Amino acid sequence: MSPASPTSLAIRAEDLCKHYALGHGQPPKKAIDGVTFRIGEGERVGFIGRNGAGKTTLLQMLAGIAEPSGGILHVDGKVTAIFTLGMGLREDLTGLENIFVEGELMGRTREQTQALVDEIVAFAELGAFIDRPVRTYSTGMKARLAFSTIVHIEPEILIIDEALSVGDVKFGAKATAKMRELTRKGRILIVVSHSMGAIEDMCSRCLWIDEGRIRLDGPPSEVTRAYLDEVRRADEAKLSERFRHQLVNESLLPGWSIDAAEMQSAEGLVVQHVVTGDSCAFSARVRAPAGEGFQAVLGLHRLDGLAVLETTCRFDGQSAAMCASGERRLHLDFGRLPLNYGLYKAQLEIRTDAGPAARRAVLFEVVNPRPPRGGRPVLVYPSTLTVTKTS
Ligand SMILES: Nc1ncnc2c1ncn2[C@@H]1O[C@H](COP(=O)(O)OP(=O)(O)OP(=O)(O)O)[C@@H](O)[C@H]1O
Repeated sequence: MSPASPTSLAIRAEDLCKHYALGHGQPPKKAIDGVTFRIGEGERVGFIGRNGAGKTTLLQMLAGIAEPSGGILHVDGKVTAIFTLGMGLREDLTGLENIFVEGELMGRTREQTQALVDEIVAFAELGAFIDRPVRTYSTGMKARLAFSTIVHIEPEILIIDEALSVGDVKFGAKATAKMRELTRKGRILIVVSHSMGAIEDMCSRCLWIDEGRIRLDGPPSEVTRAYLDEVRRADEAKLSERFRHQLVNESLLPGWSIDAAEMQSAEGLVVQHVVTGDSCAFSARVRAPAGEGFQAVLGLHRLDGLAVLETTCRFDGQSAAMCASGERRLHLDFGRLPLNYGLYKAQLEIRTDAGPAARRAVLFEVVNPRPPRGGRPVLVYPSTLTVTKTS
């Protein structure tokens, strides 16, 4: 089959806007707020961004479902958009009948579709179900039929919104390979996904949409990394706000304080996250009246309150470790910490014969060395833990 002139496929948007009137004298919602880009033949473009960033609105304009409020949009080529895989299927028709209906909708003759039927059915892995009404199919089967039909009929510009959950992992890989094949033939593919892994696997370019604007446009690996960094930073800010009360730094007796506290890697670098099972240490600078001894009690808690360990060291006021200024460095080596993933608090309390003299806590995160690909970071940690190393 040779679809019409795939050589001139292109999408060009200039200062494109979509505003929604909210009524009641409220300013309109700028779902898309002046975006400019060009997508050419053979490009596989992923759109990423937070919920409500404007991805679906942009796709709807490209698909001709939503009317732009301003700017220029030129789409050269026939767009096939899949917003919910399987939605367009006619429930009372069989799978086979649906293939022919879709073929007709995509401008193919019955003969052209007929030539593809065996391939479509085999790809969709539907077996004998192909002759049964679609209403008897599971959601996954409907999605596989819709996807298989559309990609085999070879749309010129294919737009898919979060539709990669077409089946299991094996089918996902097959679907990705098929879409690559399409773009090798010059077709354009546009995908919206919250799965960074899917975007990296499928796309040759990635646009990060943020509050209706293009924040970044470039190679998927770079754009998804920048996006995930930002998601992480925003989560950190939220978390540090939430756990602010945990970050104790108290001086309880005159002349006593903990001037710095940090978690360190085996190499002595300040760290805010520790890979589970790796060596780490707690390091702190304690200011005490010269010549006075104390007890340092270090407690480790998971942030849900679970006590993990408590260890006590005694510092003799007369020992050589005591310097004239009364300042000393404590270094408590945890060795290889067998902690599970999560957020933890290490709190140091300095005790004297007169009672607790100072307290200080740091938060740190134990992370998974091999996080699952895609999506948001599995774990996050508060940004207020930035501490500078002192000599
Ligand atoms: N019909 C509408 N009327 C008013 N506001 C709308 C309408 N459709 C979308 N919006 C708003 O426009 C903004 C962009 O929505 P859109 O659905 O395009 O975001 P998205 O990036 O696709 O989000 P998600 O990842 O959650 O699907 C949101 O703030 C949304 O509330």
